[in-house]
Amino acid sequence: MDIIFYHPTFDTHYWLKALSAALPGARVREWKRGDNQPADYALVWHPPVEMLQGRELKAVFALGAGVDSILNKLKAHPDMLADSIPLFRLEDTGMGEQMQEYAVSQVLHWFRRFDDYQALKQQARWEPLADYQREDFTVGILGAGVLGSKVAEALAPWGFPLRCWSRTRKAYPGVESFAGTDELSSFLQGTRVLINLLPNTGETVGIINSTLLNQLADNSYVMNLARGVHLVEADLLKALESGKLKGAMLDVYSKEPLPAESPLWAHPRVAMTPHVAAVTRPAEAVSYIAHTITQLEKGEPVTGRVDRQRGY
Ligand SMILES: NC(=O)C1=CN([C@@H]2O[C@H](COP(=O)(O)OP(=O)(O)OC[C@H]3O[C@@H](n4cnc5c(N)ncnc54)[C@H](OP(=O)(O)O)[C@@H]3O)[C@@H](O)[C@H]2O)C=CC1
Ligand SMILES: O=CC(=O)O
Repeated sequence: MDIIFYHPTFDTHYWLKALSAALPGARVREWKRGDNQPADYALVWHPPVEMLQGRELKAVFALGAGVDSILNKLKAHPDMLADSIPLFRLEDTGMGEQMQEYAVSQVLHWFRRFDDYQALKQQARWEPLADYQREDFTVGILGAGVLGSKVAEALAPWGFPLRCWSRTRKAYPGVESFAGTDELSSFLQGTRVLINLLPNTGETVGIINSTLLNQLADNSYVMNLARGVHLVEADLLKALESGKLKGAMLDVYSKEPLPAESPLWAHPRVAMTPHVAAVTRPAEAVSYIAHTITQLEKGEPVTGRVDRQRGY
């Protein structure tokens, strides 16, 4: 079996070694421009079109959870990957735990008013503030898939009212499920902390805009952990200025790296990280991909296949 690997920034040497160890007998090589030799599987992130074009592959694995960059490239180059070739993505592989850490720590940060105390510290003001109550701190998670469900699971023991919004109805313990466009408004009403973990699809681009933000509870908070294109940054700034929103924690941006001139950098109520909410953990990812390839070779059922029509 031949496997080709391409990632613009990962430690390729590590991956080739780990994949070879996990799949004894497989020939694993780094794909470089001009390599037209046959391959059975391709492992990729932001692949050049010519890496995949015209190949008869058994499957392609995205080296992350989101497949928007591959699907967007496919829109521009429909012949890059035949419809019959399955595309897989990483399901969790350690990203769930990272999202849990990120979301729980930030919800608690807002709940305990550390943002307010930080602002008071800047003014050298000693001023105990009223506690927030859990019942006024409903957390709503947009997207209730692999990562959204993990975040809900980690927040549950903290006692905040929890709700999620997805395409199809969920039955997660202690989480009120809202499904489909018809139930989006009910989901938003009363939501105090909005956490976004949707995939980037035609239906979700720009979803966090003024119309959505205005339906949240007053003094609410937004955490965008999914993709920058979900959030209309100008609308976020407007909602912060109007007082509708109290704060935002952003990991992803409409343009990455975020340009120096973006007003987000200097905004006192916007906290930021540079797209690191959950990174691909190589050991877990290798083990997941090797397991899936082994199952595919045996003709056994696998998970993680992307529905290209649905876009995630
Ligand atoms: N910032 C970072 O570091 C990282 C960001 N990400 C982002 O997180 C995203 C989510 O990952 P993951 O949880 O694994 O993805 P999943 O595919 O497992 O979950 C997606 C969820 O979104 C829901 N959804 C999709 N489209 C709609 C829609 N139109 N209306 C309502 N709900 C919808 C799905 O509903 P249903 O369940 O009904 O299908 C599902 O619950 C990734 O696509 C990626 O962009 C991922 C990793 C790291
Ligand atoms: O943003 C990262 C991903 O894995 O998707």
